[in-house]
Amino acid sequence: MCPGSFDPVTNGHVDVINRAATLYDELVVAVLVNPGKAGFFPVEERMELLREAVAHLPNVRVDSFQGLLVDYCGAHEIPVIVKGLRAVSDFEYELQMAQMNRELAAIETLFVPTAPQVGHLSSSLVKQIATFGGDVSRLVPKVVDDRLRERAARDKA
Ligand SMILES: O=C(O)c1ccc2[nH]nc(Br)c2c1
Repeated sequence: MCPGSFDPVTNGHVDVINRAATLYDELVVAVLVNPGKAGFFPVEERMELLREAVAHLPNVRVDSFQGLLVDYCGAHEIPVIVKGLRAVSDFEYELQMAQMNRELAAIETLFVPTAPQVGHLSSSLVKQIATFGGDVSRLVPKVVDDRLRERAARDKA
């Protein structure tokens, strides 16, 4: 599985998902539900945007989960977590999570180094740029760019 907030999905996420999808028969991209944090897009909308962004990948499905990642993996018989690494700064936290998930439930983590062209991307940065009217069309799937533009127009009205 490929977990994340995906609020919204970026081309960096799509890069990791594309590559992970070539390694496994099936890949679940799962949106983490954080009841304590509303997020920019509702979870259902994040999943809708993700489904559109990965529609070209027949062995990928989108889901959501709440609580421990290892519990979701256990319930769905998923043996591997795939995480993208954009920079050294991602590694410390991801290593800790990977070690904990292996200790908790023998779930292994595969790290995919993102392509350099998308290593600078993050959902939060994309949202900031879009909120201030910047062009993020080269940073996110078209469906996300369109939705961000609609949102900005609505918020301006
Ligand atoms: O967009 C983010 O916040 C975010 C975080 C962590 C990440 N690891 N790999 C990727 Br692509 C990635 C993206």
